[in-house]
Amino acid sequence: MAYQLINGKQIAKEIRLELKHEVEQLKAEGLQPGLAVILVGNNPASETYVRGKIRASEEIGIHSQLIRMNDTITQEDLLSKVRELNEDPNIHGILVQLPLPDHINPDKVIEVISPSKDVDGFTPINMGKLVIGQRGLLPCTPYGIMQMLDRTGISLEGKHAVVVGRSNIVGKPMAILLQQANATVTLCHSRTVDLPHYTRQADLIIAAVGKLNLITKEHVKPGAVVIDVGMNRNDAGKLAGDVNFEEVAPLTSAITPVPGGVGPMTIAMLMKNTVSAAKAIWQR
Ligand SMILES: Nc1nc(=O)c2c([nH]1)NC[C@@H]1CN(c3ccc(C(=O)N[C@@H](CCC(=O)O)C(=O)O)cc3)C=[N+]21
Repeated sequence: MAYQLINGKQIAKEIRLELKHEVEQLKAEGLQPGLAVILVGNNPASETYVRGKIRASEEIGIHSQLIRMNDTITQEDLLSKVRELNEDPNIHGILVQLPLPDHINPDKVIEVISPSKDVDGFTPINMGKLVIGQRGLLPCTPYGIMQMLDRTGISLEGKHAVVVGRSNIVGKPMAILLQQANATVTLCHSRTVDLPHYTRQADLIIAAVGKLNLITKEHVKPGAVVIDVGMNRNDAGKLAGDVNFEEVAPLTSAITPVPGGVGPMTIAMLMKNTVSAAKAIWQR
């Protein structure tokens, strides 16, 4: 059976172009959205991701500021920097790149980010708003997946969605957004007994665990839609997802690749959130 390859890279490009036009208009009205990215230490993966975020900002016309801090910085100094950015009128979005060094508690750092500048959607206020269905800044990866499904014309109404992974940044918010879009949602995780039992019932599988080739053909019902959030390195050192693409893709009706799927959407939604934060209106 022929399956549809969901081109996240292309959809993200379209969204960035829409945002570029919007930013041109905002600039003409005297408002240039600004994003501050704090990078602590020099983790090579983080360096790559941060570069992608800065590049996207420049392309769209968002003012970006990369703040590098040594990995020996104290938690208090990092909190002070965040508080300073909270007060900076030229900065509308603040992102603290994760992971942070072990001596810094990420919860404490996220907590001090002003919810109105929380373009990751990670603060307790924005997470709480999401849960009770109020407008706020949404976490970029689940938001990007919703946009990708919407723009691909995949309906969620009455569908059974199985989310694999319960992280605060992907699995948990993903389950909430899908449920709000009228899907029936099952949330599986590392302690789930007999994962294939659940995923085989899914019309839509969201794999967000971080385990290479976790999802095989035994996990998938023919005709299902599969979204791969995994970012792993395979034996050849290449970027690969949680889904064994070769064997799963022919079973699906639609599937996202890694790279070129969810990753670029995450960055596009970070840009969208920054523009929304600058306008101080949050659309869902
Ligand atoms: N505060 C915070 N916010 C984040 O949003 C955040 C973070 N910390 N820490 C790390 C993760 C990871 N993440 C990615 C974003 C884009 C790609 C991406 O664009 N990937 C490309 C490939 C990039 C490559 O080739 O390496 C793709 O999938 O096609 C990947 C990973 C954001 N994260």
